[in-house]
Amino acid sequence: MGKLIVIEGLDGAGKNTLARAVTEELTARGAHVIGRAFPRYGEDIHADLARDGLHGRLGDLTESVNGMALLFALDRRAAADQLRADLDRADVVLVDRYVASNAAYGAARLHQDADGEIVEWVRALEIDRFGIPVPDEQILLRVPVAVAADRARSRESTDATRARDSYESDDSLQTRCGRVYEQLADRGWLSPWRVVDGVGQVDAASLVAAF
Ligand SMILES: Cc1cn([C@H]2C[C@H](O)[C@@H](COP(=O)(O)O)O2)c(=O)[nH]c1=O
Repeated sequence: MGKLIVIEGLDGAGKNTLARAVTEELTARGAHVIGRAFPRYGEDIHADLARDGLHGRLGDLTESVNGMALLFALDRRAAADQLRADLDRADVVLVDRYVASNAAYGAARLHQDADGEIVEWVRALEIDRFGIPVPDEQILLRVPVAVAADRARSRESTDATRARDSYESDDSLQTRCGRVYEQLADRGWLSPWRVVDGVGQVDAASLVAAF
């Protein structure tokens, strides 16, 4: 049975780059790693609807925090069997964004903290009700909002398919979201967390050594 390891952080934190470095490091050590990412745009109808929502195209549903969170959760529910199969054959399943994204962004949208009702609503829905696998460990890639926003902006300018969505372009939402992530990590929400400084080059070797 492999370990389910999740990378979380703000838009533009560098989760993708970290996932690649961790995968390379683990693979070099002989581990079988499977990489996954949520939302599964282009693969799951709920993920595609969530993207429409993020770009303001779902009207009232875009405005509904629970409605948007439900779409992201349904994407994960549809992936749960695949994730269990991945865990059966890999040493590590490394996931870029997972249940904590829903908790952190939902709470940020509602101006709640990690003790707010949406965080528990997400846990009860995704873990208890949908039976989505619980992570073994979560990594919070911490960067200041200004750094994350700069990175998201430059990604947008070099890649037209990466137009920033309504969450990414809202700096005050990102600030609140960063705070909720810190609280989730402090509380060990769903699993133990590790907080990694994402401003410079992350030392993937020492990160991996502790898995
Ligand atoms: C996976 C996931 C993402 N999100 C948010 C975070 C991002 O701002 C946005 C899209 O994610 P992405 O930019 O990583 O593709 O959706 C949630 O609110 N809940 C979730 O469950």
